[in-house]
Amino acid sequence: MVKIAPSILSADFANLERDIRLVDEKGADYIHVDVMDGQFVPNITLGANIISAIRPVTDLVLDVHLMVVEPERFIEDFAKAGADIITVHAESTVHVHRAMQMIKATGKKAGVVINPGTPVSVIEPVLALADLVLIMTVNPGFGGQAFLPECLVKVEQLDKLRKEHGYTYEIEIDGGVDDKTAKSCVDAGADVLVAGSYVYNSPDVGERIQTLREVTK
Ligand SMILES: O=C(CO)[C@H](O)[C@H](O)COP(=O)(O)O
Ligand SMILES: [Co+2]
Repeated sequence: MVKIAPSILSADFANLERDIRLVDEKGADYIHVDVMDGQFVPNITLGANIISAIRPVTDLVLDVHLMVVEPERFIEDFAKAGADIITVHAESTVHVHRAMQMIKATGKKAGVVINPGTPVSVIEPVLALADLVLIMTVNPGFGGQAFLPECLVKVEQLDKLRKEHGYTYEIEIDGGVDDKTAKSCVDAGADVLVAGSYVYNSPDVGERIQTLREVTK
C-alpha cells in the first residue's frame, strides 16, 4: 500500500502539535517537514529547533526535506533533533555524495531529491547510497502549486533502475499530489506520496488521507 506523508507546510503553525496528532491518528505514515532557507528557494520555513519540538509529539517517521544551500552544514543538527529521513537536493551542493555519506554516518536514512528541471542521470552515481529518492513534481518553495505530470517519466526510470540494480530506495513524490494526480504517481512506481495542501486545506483530513488510499488502490 502507498505511504502517505502529509506536509506540515500547509498545517496551522500556531497549532502544529494538534495538526501533527490529527494526521497521526488518521493513519498517516510519515510526517513530511519542509526546511527552506530563503536562498535555495524563495521562502523561509523552519529549522532543527522545530524538529526537536515536534519529535515528542509523534512516533511517525519524520521525513525532513532540506531545501537549503550546502545542506552538509546542518545534517548533524537535524539528525540530533530527531529526523528519521534526511533528504538533500542534488542541486543544493557540489558534494551530494558526501552529504549522503554524512547522513548515513549519523545513523539516519539518506534521501536525495531533484527539481523538475534536473534529470535522473545526475543522481545515478548516488542511487546505491539512497534510502529514498524524492521526485519534485513542482518547483520547490511553496505548497499549493499545480502538479507537473512530465516529471513522472523520472519515477518510471527510477523504478526501472532499482529493479535492474537491486537498489532498495523508496520513491517519493512531492508537489501537487491530490485525488486527481495520486494514481498516476503510484502507477509510475511511487511508494510514498507527500501531500500538503490537499490534506490540510480541508476540515476533514482523515477523509483526505482515506481518499488518497482509495484512489491509488
Ligand atoms: O516541498 C514542498 C514545496 O517545496 C512541499 O512538500 C510540497 O509543495 C507540498 O505541498 P503541496 O502538496 O501543497 O504541493
Ligand atoms: Co517537501
